[in-house]
Order: sequence, then structure tokens, then C-alpha cells
Amino acid sequence: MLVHLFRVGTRGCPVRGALLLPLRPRTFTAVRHLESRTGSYILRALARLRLCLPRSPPASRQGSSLWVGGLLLGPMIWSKGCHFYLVGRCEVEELPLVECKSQPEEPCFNWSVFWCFLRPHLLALGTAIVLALGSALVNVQIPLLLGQFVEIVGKYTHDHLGNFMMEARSLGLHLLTLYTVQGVLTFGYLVLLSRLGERIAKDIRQQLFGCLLRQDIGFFDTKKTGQLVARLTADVQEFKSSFKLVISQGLRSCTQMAGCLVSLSVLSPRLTVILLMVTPALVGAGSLLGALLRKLSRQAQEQISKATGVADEALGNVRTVRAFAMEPQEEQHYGEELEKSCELSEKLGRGIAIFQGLSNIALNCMVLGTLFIGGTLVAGQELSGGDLMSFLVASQTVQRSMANLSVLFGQVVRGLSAGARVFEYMAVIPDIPLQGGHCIPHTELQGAVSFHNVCFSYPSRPGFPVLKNFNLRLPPGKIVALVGLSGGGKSTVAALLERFYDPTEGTVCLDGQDLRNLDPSWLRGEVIGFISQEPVLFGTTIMENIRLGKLDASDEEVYAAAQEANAHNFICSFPEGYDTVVGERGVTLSGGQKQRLAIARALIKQPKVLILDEATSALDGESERVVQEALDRASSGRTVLVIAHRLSTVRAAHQIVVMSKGCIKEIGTHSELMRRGGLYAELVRSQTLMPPGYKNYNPRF
Ligand SMILES: Nc1ncnc2c1ncn2[C@@H]1O[C@H](COP(=O)(O)OP(=O)(O)OP(=O)(O)O)[C@@H](O)[C@H]1O
Repeated sequence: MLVHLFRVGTRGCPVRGALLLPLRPRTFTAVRHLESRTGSYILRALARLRLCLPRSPPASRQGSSLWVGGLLLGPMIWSKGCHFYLVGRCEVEELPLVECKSQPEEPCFNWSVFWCFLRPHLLALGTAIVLALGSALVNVQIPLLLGQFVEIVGKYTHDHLGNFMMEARSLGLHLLTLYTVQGVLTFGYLVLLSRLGERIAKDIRQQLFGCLLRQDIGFFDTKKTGQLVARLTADVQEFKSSFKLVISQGLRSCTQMAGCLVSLSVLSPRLTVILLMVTPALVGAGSLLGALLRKLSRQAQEQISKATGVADEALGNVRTVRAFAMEPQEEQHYGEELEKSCELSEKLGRGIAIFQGLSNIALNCMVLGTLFIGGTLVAGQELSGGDLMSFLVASQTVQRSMANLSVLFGQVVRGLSAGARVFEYMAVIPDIPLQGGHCIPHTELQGAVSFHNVCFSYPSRPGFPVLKNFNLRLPPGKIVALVGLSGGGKSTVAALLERFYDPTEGTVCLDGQDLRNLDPSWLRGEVIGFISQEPVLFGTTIMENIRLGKLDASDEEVYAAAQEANAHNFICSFPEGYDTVVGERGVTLSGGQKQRLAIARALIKQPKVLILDEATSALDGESERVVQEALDRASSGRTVLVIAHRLSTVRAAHQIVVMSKGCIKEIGTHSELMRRGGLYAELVRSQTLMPPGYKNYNPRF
């Protein structure tokens, strides 16, 4: 193919870039036979490519050109609906290698959101700024007074007439007062800034966390949890540090620099001009080296994070590591990552050593240069010794301030991009709100569910229909089972009923009312109970875990739910009973125990509709029996949607719905479907034909 597309995708996964390879001019007939989906991807990719490639087509020296991605395409015809061919007698120009990359868009810093967080702290901020400016102005005074002090000392080194203490005391006291005032002002603005920074960071974190929790489930399909957590932690931290630094050091450095430059030009205009020529060059060189070191430091940090990630993954999945005897490999993997991080850190150490060595030489040379030139001026009676001293101290302050400002510039850029990332998701408004809408009064609630002509594609994969014209009724108080091959769309039906997503077309109704008009928090909190294959418990007590289903439940309600879920006995057998802490994600409990707690958690809210998504599939025979018993009890009097692979668990359902590729293939009771001898009967037969020696063979089929 003439064009190499890489990372080509569709709406869910946009084209990231393309590479046009240069080709020798030649005549050929291109026949490309591509699968329809690939074809449409490439067409879409080409459309996007045209946007980012140079506009003008190459000069057509040898007849018609095929300039793929540009304005010209060779003859292209669609054929037979599902294939396309590129057929053309084309002479291809030799094109320069064009690489076109479009980076994922960096979000812009949202000043208005930042202002909302800053506004409540304006008084503290204003006070901090005034204190910082005051401290900087005091700092400008100090070199001048030090110069006067040196003058007095110098006077007493030549002639010992008069009282040094008398003369020096008032100046000394003045200096002492300035030092104290500067110390107090510094303390004041640092305390205020620290408080301000922490408060703003806390507000931002809290708001961002709330915004993330409120996002649609589809939002989380395309985001990595680690990245979201990083926005809450590292990005907020970076933004806070930058903000504090800009206010404290930025203001201070600017004020000091301006003040000291005025002092310097008053003390000696000639020396000031020389200083102004040399200092920026040195600061520029230092900044360049500093930027390299920061890059190295970032790489070292990233490598450390990578090594930590390896350790985190291995320790977090220690059971899997143990089960596969992967300890030596994990150790080796961690060791390799550590070695790389060690090498980078050593390189960074060497860089810092060079930087410090060079900056020592440069600063000392500047002092020497100032003394040398200044000494010449002193010798020529153009400058006093004290003024030279003042000049030296003030020039050091200017250099420090300039160096601070150059570091600060990088920090501002990093802080703004961290802030942009932090604020990005605050502006994302979820399509499905958490609250708002109609609630059906408890006395009128029947629990009848219906799907009308539902079509659905996941937002992360918009071109891929998962449900096609799906129609289903779940009569109140009846058990409906969804079975079928993996990937047929069974869990998707449950997700739509929970209103994790809205259908692309059609409606899902509860008691005849479109779910879109009902209050989602009421629907999930009071009407629907959901029990999945992987029960997720929180690392708190059993009591709290069950109470998550109904936050205001009394202890008695918790006990009743546990009894209904066949969990009360095993809970009471623990020394701590209901106060037993279950460990991270319930790690201290068996699969069956976790599942029964999940059932109790779902039952405590007395849901009218119960969704069981493979609720017993991860359990062994005995646990399955106990859990199934609990589920059977929980199912009575409720509308139940059971999703199951093991068909033995659903043969008693009032209706069994067989799904395949997003459509309903068969509906009926177990015996009706068996008699029909269709897909269901086929599935049952395939589950009955267990390999020889298979222990869990279910004789019921
Ligand atoms: N969050 C998602 N984003 C994009 N596509 C998804 C998502 N979840 C599921 N799918 C896709 O939707 C289709 C149906 O998946 P679903 O989980 O509903 O099938 P299932 O019948 O429940 O399968 P199984 O029995 O294996 O659990 C699959 O092709 C799957 O890849």
C-alpha cells in the first residue's frame, strides 16, 4: 500500500498520525481488496489526513497522480457492498517524506474555574502579597545599610579615633530591626500562602472528586483509573506548589530585582551596566543547564514510578504471583526497572555536581570581577569601599532573583498545564445526571420492566452496535433469564436497566415510564438491586458493608438482610461478628461469603427489581448451593433479571431469553425451548457433554 497509516481508528479512537512513504515514479494498476470495516476506517482516516497534510497537491508531471491523503485520489469504486477496490492506472509522484502527528489535545487552563476557587481567599491572598512585597522592599534596604556599616569598619581600620560602638550601634540596631521585620513579614506571608494553598488544593480535590464520581459510566470506559487519581493527587500538588511559588518567590524576586537595580545604578552606573551585560548571559546558560537537569530529573522520577508500578502490581496481585510461581520473574523485573532508575539518578547526580561546580566558579568569578573593577573605581576615588560592598551584596541579590525567575518560568508552565488537567474534568457535564426526575410512589410501584426497540452502542465504540432492535418484557414478580453466547449483549441489557447508559435508540421503561424521566438515584438506590459475579466489598466492617445498600438502615434491618442472604450464621461465627473488618476488597472472606454479603447489601433496600449477573458462576459447588438458596429466597415476589452461563441455574425461570449478537433468538420456558431444539437446546447439549472425568457434571441435563 502506498500509505502507511498508523493508529488508525474511528470516532472512539481517532487517527493519530500518518506517514506518507516516498515511492519511485512508476505506472501500476493498484488493486486493493479490503474488508469493509478496514476500508471505511481507511476512508475516514484519509479524510482526516487531508486536514493535516499540506494543502497543495504535488506537481503533476507525468499524468494523473495518486496522492493519497492529499487532494487527489486514484479512481475508487465501491463494489459488492462489503468490499472496496482501489483500481487505477496511476503514476505516483515521488513525495517527500511527510510525517504528520497530531498530539492528544492538551486542555487549556480554565481561568474562570480557577477564579471561583480563588475568590473566597482574596483577603488572605491580598495580605500575603502585601507582606511579600514588604519583605522584598526591606531586603532592598539591607545591602545599602551593610555598605554603610562597612564604611564605618573601614574608617576604624585606618584611624582609631572615636567610638566605634557608638557609631555602629544605631546602624546595627537599624539593620537588626530590618532583619526582624523581614523575618516577621516572611513568616506572615509564608503562613498565609501555605494556608491559602492547602485550602484551595482541598477545595479543588473535593470538587474534582465529586465531578469524577458524577461522570457517566461511559466516561470511565475510556479513562484509566490511575490517570484520574493522578489528577486528584500529583496534578493538584503541582498546581498548588506552582501557585505558592509564583506568589512568594515570583513577587519577591521581581520586587527585589527592581529595587536592587535602582540601588545599583545609584551606587555605580558603570558597574551596573557591566553587570547587566554579564548576568543575563550567565543566568541564561544556567537556565539551559537547569532545564536539562529538570528533564533528567523528570525521567528519573518517571522511571522510579515505573519501578514502583511493577512492585505495586506484584504486591497487589500477590496471590496470582504465588499461584504462578512468578516471584523470581517479578524480582528480576523489579530489579531491571530499579537498575534503570539508579542509572538515571546517577546521571542526574553527575549533572547536578557539574551544575553546582560551574555555578560556583561563575559566581565567584563575578564577585572577583566586581571587586576588581570596583576596586579600580575605589582606587580612582570614584567609589567608596562601603558602596562597593553594597554593590556586591545588591548584585548578588539581583543574580539570585534572576535565577529564581528563570526557574519560576518553567514552574509556571508546568503549573498551568497541571491546573488545566485538573480543571478539565470539572467542566464535563455528564449526560445522565445522578439525581432529578420523577419517582413512582412506593404503593404504585409494580416493577414491570420493558425494552422497546432498543439499539445501543457503547460510547467508547460508537460504530459497533451491541443491541439491535431489542424488545423484551420483564413481568412484575417474574424471573426472566438471559442466556446465550459470550459477548451477545446480556450484561449490556442489565447496564441499560441500571441506567448506566441510555439507549442509542428506543426506550427502557419501568412500569411504563421511560427511565430517562425517572430519578436515577431513586432507581438505583431504592428500586434496583444488582448482584454481580465479582462482589466488590469495601475495606470496612461487615455491618458497614451491608449498610451501604441503605445508609439509614437500623442494626435490626442489617441482621434481617444478612439472614435473608444466608450470611448471618457465618458472620456470627467470626469473633468480631458484624464488626469484622473484611480487608481490602473483602480479601479476608471466601468467594461465597463475599457473595452473600453482596446479596445482603442488595436486599437491605428491599428492591422491587433484582439483577443477578452471573451471581454464582465464580463459586464452587457447595458455595453455589448456599448462595443459590439465598438468591431463590430473595427472588420471590420480585422482578428478577438473571444473567447466566450455567444453564442449570436458570431452568426454573418463568422465561428464558436466548441472545446472540445483540438480538433475541428464542424465548420460552426451559421445556418449551428444549422441545424446540434450537440454540438453547444446543447450548444445553454442549454443557452436558463434559469431557471424561469432569467432576462437576450436572446430571439434570
Ligand atoms: N464498556 C464497554 N465498552 C465498549 N464495548 C463493550 C463494553 N462492555 C461490553 N462491550 C462489548 O459489548 C458486547 C456485549 O458485551 P456484554 O458484556 O454485554 O456481553 P455478554 O453477553 O454479557 O458477555 P459475557 O457472557 O461474556 O459476559 C461485547 O462485544 C463487548 O466487547
